[in-house]
Amino acid sequence: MRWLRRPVCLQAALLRAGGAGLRAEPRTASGIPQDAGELQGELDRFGGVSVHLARHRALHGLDAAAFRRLLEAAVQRWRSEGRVAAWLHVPILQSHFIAPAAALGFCFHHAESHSSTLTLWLGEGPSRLPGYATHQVGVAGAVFDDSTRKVLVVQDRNKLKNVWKFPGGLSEPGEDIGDTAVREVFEETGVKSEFRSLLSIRQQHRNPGAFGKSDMYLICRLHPCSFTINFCQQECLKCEWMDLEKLARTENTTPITSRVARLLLYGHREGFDKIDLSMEELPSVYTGLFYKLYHRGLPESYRATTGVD
Ligand SMILES: NC(=O)C1=CN([C@@H]2O[C@H](COP(=O)(O)OP(=O)(O)OC[C@H]3O[C@@H](n4cnc5c(N)ncnc54)[C@H](O)[C@@H]3O)[C@@H](O)[C@H]2O)C=CC1
Ligand SMILES: [Mg+2]
Repeated sequence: MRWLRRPVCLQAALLRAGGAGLRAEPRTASGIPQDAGELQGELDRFGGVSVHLARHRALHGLDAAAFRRLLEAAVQRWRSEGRVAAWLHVPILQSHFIAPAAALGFCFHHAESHSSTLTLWLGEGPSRLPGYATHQVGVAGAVFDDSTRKVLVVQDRNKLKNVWKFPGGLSEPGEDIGDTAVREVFEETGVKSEFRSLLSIRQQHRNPGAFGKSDMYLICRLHPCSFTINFCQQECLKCEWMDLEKLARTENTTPITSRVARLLLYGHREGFDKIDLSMEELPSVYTGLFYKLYHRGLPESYRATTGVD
């Protein structure tokens, strides 16, 4: 895990703000309605405090200057109580509170569609707060038909170069890898399929298609349940069932597709257990939650001799 470093400019911002939280302000400072009271937060297990502005009805109608005084008093209180960090959750319609928070040293941690989250490190030394999401996940499906030795391939419409690749796309929040592969294959080609295993993982940093973040591109092995192609005209230029050997040899493809085609050829010949990272669902330490674990299976002979299940 990477820790968020407090930017140097933040120190300057703190100084400009007169030392956030270091200058006491009367609770009844002008501009703060009596009923605005103190900005109360919830404690987390690391010793930080979280404030959801949406839950503070008294803030409605408060101007930016009054909010700043309220926040400054709260920061001073949190510092004196030894809190390590402050998290400020700001609904998009209260974005006018972001600038005063930034003037006190708060920085963006992340933003989702209707709210942003800002943080201020209050502990000793550099910030130890974890960053937000670092990767986007794309998943493709290699739908392989054992009986004809053909595999489903597409050419993307919106790419700079027209090369053969497996149909696929970006994972949605909370979506399993296998479900993304099956969904994307169906959306792009009209072919129905079932998840069998994970075959490869590609990690690439500073990906322009991931807004400069890192990109994980995973290829799954899928079993076809239908064969009629009805490809998406917006996303694909071409789509066909291609002989696997031809895909493994063609130059008109990406290095990843080419390698996975060769892997599939080997699996078809020697058994897919030689190439599959199969999936097992297990209970998480977080009660009620489950996770999916992908790994190579232990050989039958090894399991028999060691008694490992
Ligand atoms: N090595 C390979 O063979 C390739 C790997 N990939 C990986 O696949 C994943 C993404 O797959 P895709 O098929 O590209 O995603 P996708 O299938 O989820 O969506 C692509 C579609 O999103 C729309 N779109 C994307 N950006 C847009 C924008 N800025 N404005 C308007 N519309 C936009 C376009 O309609 C585009 O066709 C990534 O992980 C990427 O790294 C993608 C292409 C080739
Ligand atoms: Mg796609």
